[in-house]
Amino acid sequence: MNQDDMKKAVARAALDYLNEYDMVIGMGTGSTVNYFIDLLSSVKSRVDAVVSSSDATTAKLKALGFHVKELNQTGDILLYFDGADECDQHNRLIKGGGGALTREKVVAEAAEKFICMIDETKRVDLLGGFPLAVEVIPMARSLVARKLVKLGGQPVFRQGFVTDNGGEILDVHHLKITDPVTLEQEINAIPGVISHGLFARRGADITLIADSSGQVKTQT
Ligand SMILES: O=C(CO)[C@H](O)[C@H](O)COP(=O)(O)O
Repeated sequence: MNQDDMKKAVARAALDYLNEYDMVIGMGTGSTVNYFIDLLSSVKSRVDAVVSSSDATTAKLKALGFHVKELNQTGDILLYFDGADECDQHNRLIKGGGGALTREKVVAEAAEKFICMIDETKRVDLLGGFPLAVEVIPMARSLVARKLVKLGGQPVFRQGFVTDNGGEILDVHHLKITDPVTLEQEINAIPGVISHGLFARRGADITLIADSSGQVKTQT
């Protein structure tokens, strides 16, 4: 089974968590989420409305006839579904490969349960193999980059990419993330940082992990 098939398998398994009708749910961004949204069409009556984490996800949801609501309209939500770029044994994550990390973090924070969908290639012992995306306001980019170097990383400007919030992204390579909660706070404290893709304080509650035989394990 290739990686796309594993993404489809884990998206299928995540559907089991939609076990009520008329739920308001949150939705992440990325190819795994896109497979999940396609499958969600078959159980539409279980979904009253969706809070989206990106313009791309909103467009896909609307094209399939889902009701998309602003988080300001809904208050807290029951479930948040999203993929990730890396996940450790404590369900702490690196996200942001697609650049939607800030809104993803906001919607995840509003959810009672964050259900993360990954394939086995993304399950790691130590976070940081995948570059950490840091979203910055454009005028602060160089300042933030220098601070990230002091934290031991090698930031690379994601040229030509602008986030849905008008921010820019620095992809930080070679971080040794031995203490994810502390590093999350340290990066949050740099002036000019909007948000970043380390989800440590609020990681996933449940991670579903598909392997190459199509089996899906649950990590809590
Ligand atoms: O964090 C994300 C987007 O900002 C995605 O969840 C992450 O990049 C995984 O994407 P995919 O499901 O396409 O592998």
